[in-house]
Amino acid sequence: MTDSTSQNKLTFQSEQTSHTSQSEQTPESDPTSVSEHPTEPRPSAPVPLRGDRLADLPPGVDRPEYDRAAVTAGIVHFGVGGFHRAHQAMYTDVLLASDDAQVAGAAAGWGICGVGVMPSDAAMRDVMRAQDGLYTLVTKAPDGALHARVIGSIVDYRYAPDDPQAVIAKLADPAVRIVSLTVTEGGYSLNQLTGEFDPSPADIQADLNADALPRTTFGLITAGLRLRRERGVPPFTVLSCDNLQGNGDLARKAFTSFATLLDPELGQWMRQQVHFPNCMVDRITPATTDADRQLVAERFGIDDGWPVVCEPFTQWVLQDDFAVAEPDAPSRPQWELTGAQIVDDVEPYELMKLRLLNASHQGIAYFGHLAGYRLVHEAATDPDLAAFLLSYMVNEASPTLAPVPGVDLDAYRKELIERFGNPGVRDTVARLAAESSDRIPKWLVPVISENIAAGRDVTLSAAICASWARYAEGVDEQGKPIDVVDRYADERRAAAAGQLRRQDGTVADPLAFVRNRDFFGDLADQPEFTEPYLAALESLHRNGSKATYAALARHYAHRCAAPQL
Ligand SMILES: NC(=O)c1ccc[n+]([C@@H]2O[C@H](COP(=O)([O-])OP(=O)(O)OC[C@H]3O[C@@H](n4cnc5c(N)ncnc54)[C@H](O)[C@@H]3O)[C@@H](O)[C@H]2O)c1
Ligand SMILES: O=P(O)(O)OC[C@@H](O)[C@@H](O)[C@H](O)[C@H](O)CO
Repeated sequence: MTDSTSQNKLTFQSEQTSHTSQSEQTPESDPTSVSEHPTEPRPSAPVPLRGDRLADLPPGVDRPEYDRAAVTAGIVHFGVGGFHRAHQAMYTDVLLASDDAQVAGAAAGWGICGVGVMPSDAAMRDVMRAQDGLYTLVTKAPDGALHARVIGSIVDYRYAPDDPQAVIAKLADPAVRIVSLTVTEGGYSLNQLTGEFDPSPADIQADLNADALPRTTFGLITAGLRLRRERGVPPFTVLSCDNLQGNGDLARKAFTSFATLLDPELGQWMRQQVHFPNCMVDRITPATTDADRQLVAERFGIDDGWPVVCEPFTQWVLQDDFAVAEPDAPSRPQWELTGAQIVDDVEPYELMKLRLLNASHQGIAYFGHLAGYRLVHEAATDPDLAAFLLSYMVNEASPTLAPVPGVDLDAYRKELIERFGNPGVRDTVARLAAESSDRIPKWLVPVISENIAAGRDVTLSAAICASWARYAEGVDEQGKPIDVVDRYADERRAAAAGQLRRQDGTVADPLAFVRNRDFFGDLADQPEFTEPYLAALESLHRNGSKATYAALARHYAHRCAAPQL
């Protein structure tokens, strides 16, 4: 029943498989039902997750009851990983599943075509193909309640290295009106200090060679826009959903800079014509593990090669700045009907989230690992670390925030501590500690600089930087190696070596780690930063992680004149 060449059919399905329409669903499958606290493993073999087996899934699992074959791709998404599938694809799925026929009908033009460009994305291609783009999204509440929903909004997936021309053709399709991204903070190739686009990576250089077939997001998206321009098709909106302050503005910078290097006129056209809205995204989504696959099989009776697990909390705040292709045509899905907030100014929400949640995650990552924690909830429920994080949020992050419309910051901070402590999510400290060089400079260094400029204390933020410096030494408190995952790991480790005490008792340069201005700006020249930084680093070396954050937490609890480290 499917035909991969037809626009309104699912492109995953083989000729033999068929799609189950709403009328073919089992009558018991109540889309609102949830499976909470399931205790017994299911006796029968789990059902393979495919379009033609949706009706066979056990009751208690939400599943697409809409006609997926009628859903066309209006969105192309680069970087289909855990987060996109827990967040944006879920919001679109909720629209598609709406009881309101008008809402669901409008959403049918906003299905998602995923694109992978990295070698590791071949695995996602294989799973997407085998499962007709379907996957199970499991939310885990702090009290142990589980909820499973099979998501159907991803209706196509292209692994770019297989056929870059097909991806470009897709991008040039007038039906595609949004190209969204979750390609990580490093995926924009922007210099940490200057914010300028860095075209030096080899794959970007290759894409700047006009004769080569594009392989990066920059090359592919620019080629798609060029083709639209040549054909007189209005450009799509580029929607970054990465954890970057002003992610739309940064995407504009990166993509128009790339295009300008390729063709200045095209770059100019993009600057004038392409919309790059900012948005704040939030849902803690750890990497999928084999235990998650097993849980989905045993508790929900689904054989899913790549489910996603995450917390129940979700938030999406979008700037309403989407390209209008034609006067009466919708410029975006009606995500506001699913709980997303559409606002004029996203910045207060972004700053709140990045400086409270993501910067606190950095506070958990290095202190937590050095203290021996491997799971985030274990670290975050250590009372001293929780007190440290709350103190950082109250005393250092929050004073840098503008009022956030409709948000009680006190409640937001407390909720964060609870979210970090959710034992079901089983997020890993290793995930939070990866790619530190892309995170600390973007989430924490601005907090420090703004506080110093305003004459405020930065003791706890400086201590988080020190915990990164100690972690980057690559050896833990028991003398075991730390697997530092960071594209700048070698440079960071070499810098951290300068802070180590040598056999003769001297230290080459205690500030060696923070001298790199690409990461820390001029903080190494600012005593307001270096004094607490050096005190925390010294304490980490002498007393260890636990004693250091406990002393800092005590200091803030009692408001002493100086921390006793
Ligand atoms: N996981 C979360 O809790 C969470 C929450 C909010 C926002 N985010 C944002 O989403 C991003 C991705 O998170 P995830 O959990 O989905 O990670 P993931 O590892 O599951 O997926 C990342 C995807 O991005 C691709 N990618 C990485 N570098 C790329 C590059 N240079 N060019 C093109 N594609 C690239 C990968 O191949 C993969 O498909 C984060 O970096 C963050 O900005 C994540
Ligand atoms: O995904 P990253 O690399 O931006 O950062 C790691 C975590 O801090 C992040 O994924 C959070 O879990 C997320 O931002 C919560 O919404």
